[in-house]
Amino acid sequence: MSEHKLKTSIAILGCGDVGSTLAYTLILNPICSEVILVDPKKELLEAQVRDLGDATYRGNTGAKIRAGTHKDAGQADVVVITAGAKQKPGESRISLLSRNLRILSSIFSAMAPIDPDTILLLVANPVDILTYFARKMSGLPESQVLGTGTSLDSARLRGILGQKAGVAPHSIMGYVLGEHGDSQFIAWSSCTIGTTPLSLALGKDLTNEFKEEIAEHTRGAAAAIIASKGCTAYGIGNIAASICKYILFDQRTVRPLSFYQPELGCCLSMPAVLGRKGIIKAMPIQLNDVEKRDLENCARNLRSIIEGAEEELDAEQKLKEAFEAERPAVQS
Ligand SMILES: NC(=O)C1=CN([C@@H]2O[C@H](COP(=O)(O)OP(=O)(O)OC[C@H]3O[C@@H](n4cnc5c(N)ncnc54)[C@H](O)[C@@H]3O)[C@@H](O)[C@H]2O)C=CC1
Ligand SMILES: CC(=O)C(=O)O
Repeated sequence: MSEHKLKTSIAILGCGDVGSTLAYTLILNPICSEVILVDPKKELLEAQVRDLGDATYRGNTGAKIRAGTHKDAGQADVVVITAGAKQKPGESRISLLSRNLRILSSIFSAMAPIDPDTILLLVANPVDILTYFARKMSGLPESQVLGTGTSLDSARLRGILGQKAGVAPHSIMGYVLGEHGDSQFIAWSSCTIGTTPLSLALGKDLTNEFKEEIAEHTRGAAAAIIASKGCTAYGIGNIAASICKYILFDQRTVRPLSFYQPELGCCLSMPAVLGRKGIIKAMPIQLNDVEKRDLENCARNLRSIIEGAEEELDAEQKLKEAFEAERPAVQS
């Protein structure tokens, strides 16, 4: 076996709040031989690598950390994309789209050629739209391009429902689905505590007001945290690290993840089996009529954003081509 095959590597693009927290989580719970950090801010990159490196010297963590280039990242087993602008207090995820789409496009130019077996994990926002474009820009098979999607929202749902029901969060089985954003919805009809349907476990406490309160808490969690500390990092750091583990260990774990939904024409979160080749398969979920309508609304909303972004990209491409065509005349 070649040396390349003996090593497993995770590249993290962007070493700001989210990228560095993910790197720290991967060092404390090592699942690969090497973590590669990439960021155009050279001083920040060097400082993060030194600081994170210090966390590896006390015990034998088994994971090394180093700075790398986009080209190096393109050869990693898993590439996690945290590169991009983040929301300011009061700003929506969608408002980041133009800026982060440009960054995404430059990342793929810089990483090429990407190893055909690499799995891409999108974290930067708006994550569902960026996952859709990453799938197109990377040229990788659909199953190898996924976004963290509503896995963080679903963790938040387990947290608040666990608190309300007086049980451990991990005993709550339930998903937030759709957009990692304002049009997300909770698949209430399939929520259980252990194997007990929520309606049986909570009885008359499961009112519409209760459901609305929980949905608002889950939908508004990021904005509330960002309003006070300017970013969210620990939750997503842990979620992204666990997704990397499910992939590298071929764990076949079921999670709500953002991936391409051919019948809806966009990427959004639905349950999927995750393994070494990425999305192994979609896991069907029974939705009631209200949830089906919520899913359709969510997909319609995402498709219209994608169409707007495609028009913007086309216009930019045409402008670039016109500029290139004019260039010899300008130079002469
Ligand atoms: N999907 C989710 O659940 C979550 C997503 N996020 C998103 O993650 C993204 C990153 O957030 P933070 O780390 O807090 O932002 P940050 O501003 O702290 O870090 C972003 C880093 O990306 C770097 N970067 C820019 N262009 C790059 C390129 N071409 N290649 C490599 N690196 C590049 C920047 O230099 C910066 O260091 C944001 O879009 C944020 O909204 C944050 C939390 C949860
Ligand atoms: C920032 C973000 O997307 C989150 O914490 O959910």
